[in-house]
Amino acid sequence: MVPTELHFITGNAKKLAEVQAILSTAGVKLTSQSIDLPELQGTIEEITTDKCKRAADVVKGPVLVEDTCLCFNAFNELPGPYIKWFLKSLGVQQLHRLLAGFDDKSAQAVCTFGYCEGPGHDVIIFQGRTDGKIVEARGPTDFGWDACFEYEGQTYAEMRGPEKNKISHRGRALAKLTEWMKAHT
Ligand SMILES: O=P(O)(O)OP(=O)(O)OP(=O)(O)OC[C@H]1O[C@@H](n2cnc3c(O)ncnc32)[C@H](O)[C@@H]1O
Ligand SMILES: [Mg+2]
Repeated sequence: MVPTELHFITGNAKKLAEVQAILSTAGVKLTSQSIDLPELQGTIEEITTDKCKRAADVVKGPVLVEDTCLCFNAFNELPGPYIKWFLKSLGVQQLHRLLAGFDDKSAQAVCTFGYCEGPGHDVIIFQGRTDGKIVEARGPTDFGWDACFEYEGQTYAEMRGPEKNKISHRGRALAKLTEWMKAHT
């Protein structure tokens, strides 16, 4: 059954704020809960599916989770789902140096939502991707790797108001999620 209200499980306040902003324009009601769920290693889809099942087991009801990846094309998609730990160790100011020995600075921001009706149910995946490149940090550094991901001349961090959400990996994934909700009501 397709939900009329979504319960988003995340430990990341900035992520939550973007999801709230995007879904409010789509007229979707959102509740949230901050739980830092353990994350499996594996493909993007496997990680999101496993995370979503864990969330459904903890909450014992319908849940929405999300996993964000930053994939360097020169690294054949890594760091991907492990970007959080690279960012934690290097900081956003140093991240571009990982690609110092490579001509190809292109990257993809990938956002994968998982929805599960409850324990024992299948997980449905909604994914959005945005192509960009890795640059020296520009703009505010208060959200993840926003300052070093450039899209059409601007880093995500330099974008104002709703600009990022219109073209972002997260915005694109949520467009698919809301389409699915509309198509099934
Ligand atoms: O509880 P969850 O939802 O898992 O929140 P998290 O912070 O652990 O997030 P992820 O596991 O998806 O790890 C993604 C990493 O990328 C960062 N991140 C997520 N979305 C981002 C965005 O839109 N722009 C820049 N950095 C982002 C985030 O801060 C993490 O360091
Ligand atoms: Mg996480």
